[in-house]
Amino acid sequence: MARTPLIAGNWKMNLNHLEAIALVQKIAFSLPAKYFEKVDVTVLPPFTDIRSVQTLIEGDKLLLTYGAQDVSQHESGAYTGEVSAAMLAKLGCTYVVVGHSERRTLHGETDAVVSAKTKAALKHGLTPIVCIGEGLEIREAGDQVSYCVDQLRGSLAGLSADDLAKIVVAYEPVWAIGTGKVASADDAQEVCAAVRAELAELASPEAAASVRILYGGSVNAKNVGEIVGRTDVDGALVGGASLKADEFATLSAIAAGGPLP
Ligand SMILES: O=C(CO)COP(=O)(O)O
Repeated sequence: MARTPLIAGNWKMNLNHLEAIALVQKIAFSLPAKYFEKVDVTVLPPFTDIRSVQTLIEGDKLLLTYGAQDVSQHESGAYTGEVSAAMLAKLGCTYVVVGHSERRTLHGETDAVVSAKTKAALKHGLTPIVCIGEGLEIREAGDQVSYCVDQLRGSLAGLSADDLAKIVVAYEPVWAIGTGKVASADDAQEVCAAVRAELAELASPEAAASVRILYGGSVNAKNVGEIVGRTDVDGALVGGASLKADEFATLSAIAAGGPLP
């Protein structure tokens, strides 16, 4: 089954709402409509920017989508500081990142929390981008595949086969995030293929064939082509390079198969 590549820009805690508008305008200007037939491009700004990004994208009928970097596992109520899936859905979000390694390590999110967030997102029609990835010690011990498959199983515990068909998975080796150390295309393919095989077990071969599996970690316009060229790598979750309009537009165009804008 042909899978449309997905390029997702995780802005992390960068850019206020005015800067967000400027960046989305520049990306949209650099990527004419024809590219969007071959690649889905989404931006994942901080919560405070989402309303402004929505107004711009809907108002000008831009072909980008947008989403959030996190979501509460809870429906509503006394959860100070949290943002619910219903709120994000109401703002027209398409995607939400769950279980990013920065949330797992800095905020103590367990696989159980990630699976609860994944379910909350799906319940409200959002597409969760479920992140997994090993740290350096596990990579050096050569245990990345079994570690990532275990983390995937834990992060998707309790999801139905139908729900599993609706998710996106992002493989982000922690040692490659923000370090400039990009995994090789072979490294990315190895884990992404194992993820797809596991999804076939958990859901069905058809569901596994339709789910998009992204690579993330120091992706830029120079390395994206080789990485997304691999059979089981269907796009990229991009951090630093998603804050630069020209570079993000260029790497999206490369994922679309070109030509360069
Ligand atoms: O964490 C990432 C995306 O979610 C990757 O970040 P960098 O692209 O900055 O390495």
